[in-house]
Amino acid sequence: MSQTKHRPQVAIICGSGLGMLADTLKCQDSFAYSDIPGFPQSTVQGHAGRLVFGELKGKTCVCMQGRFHMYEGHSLCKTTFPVRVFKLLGVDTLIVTNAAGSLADGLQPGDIMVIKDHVNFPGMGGLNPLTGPNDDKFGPRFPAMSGCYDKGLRCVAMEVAKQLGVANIMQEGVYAMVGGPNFESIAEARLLHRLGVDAVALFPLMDEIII
Ligand SMILES: O=P(O)(O)O[C@@H]1C[C@H](O)[C@@H](CO)O1
Ligand code: HPA
Repeated sequence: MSQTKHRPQVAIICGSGLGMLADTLKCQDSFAYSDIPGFPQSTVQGHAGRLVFGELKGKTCVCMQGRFHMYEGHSLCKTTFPVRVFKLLGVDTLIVTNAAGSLADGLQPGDIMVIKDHVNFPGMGGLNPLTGPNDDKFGPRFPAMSGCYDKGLRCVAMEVAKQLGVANIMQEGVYAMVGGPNFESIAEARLLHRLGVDAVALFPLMDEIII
């Protein structure tokens, strides 16, 4: 942290095709993941692999231009390592974005879903970034997931969507994570839909479990 004066309050993880958000930060300090000790390398198209510090609408932020997925061969310890770093830097708000597949009738390509809850299939099978000795710096041994997606921030997101005139393409929903890298079969998509899942993606949501 000697190479940037920024001390972020907000961390934003930019998923596939969303990395351009980081380019809008003012007074940027940008670092390649390859130059950051402990950071894996992004191998997925659309994931630039840069950590960008700067100001966004008056807030000091740090943006990940690209993330790490277990399907790339990274351990969950590695994929969630940046979130632990953000926590130690004093970040108190994490915004996670990623591409996903829609299972809900009203959720069309290009729409935005604000996650209100998740189904962590890999986690239910024991694949969890919190496995192993608990480090109390990051939270309790048995963290509740009931408050994982802050209601206040969700309300802000929906309100801003109204102000920007894009409320018609935004809705809340339940998200499921699967392992990938293959997409779901038709039968799997039908099963997830029957279970009340609105969108599905390949693994990204382990970050919320950490912070
Ligand atoms: O993290 P991103 O936005 O890439 O998440 C999903 C999962 C895969 O990486 C990709 C598949 O299209 O999008
Ligand atoms: N399924 C799973 N993950 C995805 C999809 C999908 O259809 N689209 C983007 N990520």
